[in-house]
Amino acid sequence: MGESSADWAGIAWTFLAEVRRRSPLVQCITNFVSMDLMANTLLAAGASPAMLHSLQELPDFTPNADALCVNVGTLTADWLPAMKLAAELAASSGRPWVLDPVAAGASGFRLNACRELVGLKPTVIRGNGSEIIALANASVGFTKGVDSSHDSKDAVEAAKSLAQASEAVVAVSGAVDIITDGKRVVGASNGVPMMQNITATGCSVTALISAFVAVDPSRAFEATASALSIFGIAGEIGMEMAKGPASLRMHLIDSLYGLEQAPVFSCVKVSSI
Ligand SMILES: Nc1ncnc2c1ncn2[C@@H]1O[C@H](COP(=O)(O)OP(=O)(O)OP(=O)(O)O)[C@@H](O)[C@H]1O
Ligand SMILES: Cc1ncsc1CCO
Ligand SMILES: [Mg+2]
Repeated sequence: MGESSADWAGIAWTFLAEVRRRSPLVQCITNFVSMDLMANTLLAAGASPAMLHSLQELPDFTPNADALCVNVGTLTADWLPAMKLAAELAASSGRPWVLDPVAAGASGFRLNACRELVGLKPTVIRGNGSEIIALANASVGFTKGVDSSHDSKDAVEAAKSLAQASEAVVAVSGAVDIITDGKRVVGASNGVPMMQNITATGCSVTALISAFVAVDPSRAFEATASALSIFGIAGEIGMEMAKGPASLRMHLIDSLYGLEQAPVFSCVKVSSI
């Protein structure tokens, strides 16, 4: 018995409305490329971003954040201890945390770091097809870099096995975003292809997932599908005004900020797979 797209529209709207009402504090330890778009995505959705990553201040700060987003995009050995400590602090404080395993299969160092982070019990893992396949198979060389060379639908089994092994909700972005908790699998088909031509849209939707999970951690599966669908709808509405990737970036943020209930109810496309 799965929800219909109409049910999902109500769920997605409720999550967005709750984020706007409660403005959750989302700590982001993320790559240098994504910081600006990620923070602006969170602000446009009504959340409160904070890009703090100093090891020294995590014990004071992380337990008070409503959610944590960890992204390994520009990983160095110096940053990894802060990522791990923040994940531990979030988990021990009962806060949800979300992992973005950027380019997980690009090197052994990165893959091992991602596997260590998965061991710290993320609430949600969101990557593109190549990243989730590399992580699930623990294999280097499945990716050419930060962009995916796999269709998200090719990663359904990898996502399910990663969800079962990690006990996290796993999301694979792409033309159809796949969301699974290891048992249920849904696809969200909102968004436009040109979102791939803007760097850090994936990083930013992972941060949006963090904000959605923050307002109802007990429903991480629903929060994840909702955030992916809402971000995709903002892209669809933004695309009506865009001339290319640079103006889509601007219009996507504006559309997320101004998103009303009616387009959410008419545009959400989420269904069981
Ligand atoms: N072909 C497509 N059609 C519609 N939407 C898409 C398509 N490809 C990606 N998207 C959307 O674009 C966003 C980014 O997904 P993508 O898979 O490109 O992430 P990513 O590779 O991790 O990106 P980055 O590393 O640059 O942050 C998601 O919201 C996704 O749903
Ligand atoms: C381009 C790029 N390189 C490392 S992280 C990043 C942002 C998209 O993931
Ligand atoms: Mg990515």
